[in-house]
Amino acid sequence: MRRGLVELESFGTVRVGRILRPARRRGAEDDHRGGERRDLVTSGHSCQSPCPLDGETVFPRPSLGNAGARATPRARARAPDPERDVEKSTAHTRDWIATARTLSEALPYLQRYDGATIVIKLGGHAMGSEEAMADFARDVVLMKQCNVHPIIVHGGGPMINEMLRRLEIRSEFVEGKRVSDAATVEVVEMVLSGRINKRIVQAINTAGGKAVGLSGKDANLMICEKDLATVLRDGAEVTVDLGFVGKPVEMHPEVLHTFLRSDFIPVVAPVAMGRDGETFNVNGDTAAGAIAAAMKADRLLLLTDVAGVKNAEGELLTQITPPQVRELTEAGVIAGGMIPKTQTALDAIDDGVRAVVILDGRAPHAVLLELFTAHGAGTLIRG
Ligand SMILES: Nc1ncnc2c1ncn2[C@@H]1O[C@H](COP(=O)(O)OP(=O)(O)O)[C@@H](O)[C@H]1O
Ligand SMILES: CC(=O)N[C@@H](CCC(=O)OP(=O)(O)O)C(=O)O
Repeated sequence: MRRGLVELESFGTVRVGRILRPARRRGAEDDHRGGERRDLVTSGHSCQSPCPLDGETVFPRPSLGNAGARATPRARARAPDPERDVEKSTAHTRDWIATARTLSEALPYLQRYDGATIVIKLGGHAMGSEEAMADFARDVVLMKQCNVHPIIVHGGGPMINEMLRRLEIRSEFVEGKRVSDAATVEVVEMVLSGRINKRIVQAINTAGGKAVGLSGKDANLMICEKDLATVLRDGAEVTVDLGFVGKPVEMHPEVLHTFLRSDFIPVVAPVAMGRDGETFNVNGDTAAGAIAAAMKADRLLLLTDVAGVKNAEGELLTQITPPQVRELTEAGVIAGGMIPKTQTALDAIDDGVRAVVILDGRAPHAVLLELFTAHGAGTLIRG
């Protein structure tokens, strides 16, 4: 961490943790008023001693308008308006009180999940912009900071599609799983273990966490056998060979336990080995379920691009039971990519995971909303 001394014209010399921009007089004054400028926070804040911020890293606060600092010449010429300033300042105070209240209300949830293992599956469709990824990473780091242990398992279907298209390799899905020949599985491993895994690791590390990327192959975490799909064709059940698509049959989660005992946040790509050394493409939901079961996770969160499981009318079902899942699947209401998710949920619950939630990973702070607020999000499935 770089420390420095900054000379502020109006307040003399103060110690700051990180110099974010050259300090300007206006900024220092505004900050002191609880007002506009937030990009440099000095240790001249209002904590009573002993204060954790003294001599420590000083974080930038979000800008709340910054009207003074960026005023146009016309606005600068505007006559002072004390009433407007008071109104603005009161609104800011209300914002901060709301933030403090939210933190305070999180206490019972932080207590409930203290020391808990939470497996989070980040689907390819839920990976949005760099900004959304940064938000997700920050939430994950926050969890770890609060002694809630995340294990990230990711997908990347759309990114695999794109790479296969560029390489002119055709691809099809059966029951939500990609039929994978040898060429396809090679691309899948490159995209998942290479590009996507490292993107997530980098985002978490940038947010201040210590993420470690691995796949199902590392430390033999997940040993697979060939997966087969059973589909209905012309009223008869037909078994379909999916190629190198794996179903986890043997788990060795010691490596994850080691990470969880430390500061590390594991990020797992759903690629695994078979007993004969072959490489298998594992559906991300299936991999996340197997890991959640092996870790006896308290929660499995499946982040996708819809609000949750919907009924035939397209309405969100906030809570469903395993028999309802089976009914909806038989009726064809649960289809495509939702099948591996709900199937994973049922298997994970059978294997001792306490509850599974399917939720929209594109919604801001979806994970925090689900875990640490009364609001909850998505569809909760439990036995
Ligand atoms: N009953 C249902 N409720 C919600 N989504 C459904 C349902 N049936 C099928 N789906 C589809 O499942 C998709 C999610 O699966 P998928 O595309 O594989 O997501 P991800 O890439 O996040 O794993 C949704 O976008 C939706 O189109
Ligand atoms: C066998 C199988 O279907 N594997 C998936 C693995 C990635 C994945 O699951 O990605 P999403 O979570 O984004 O769907 C695939 O090849 O697309």
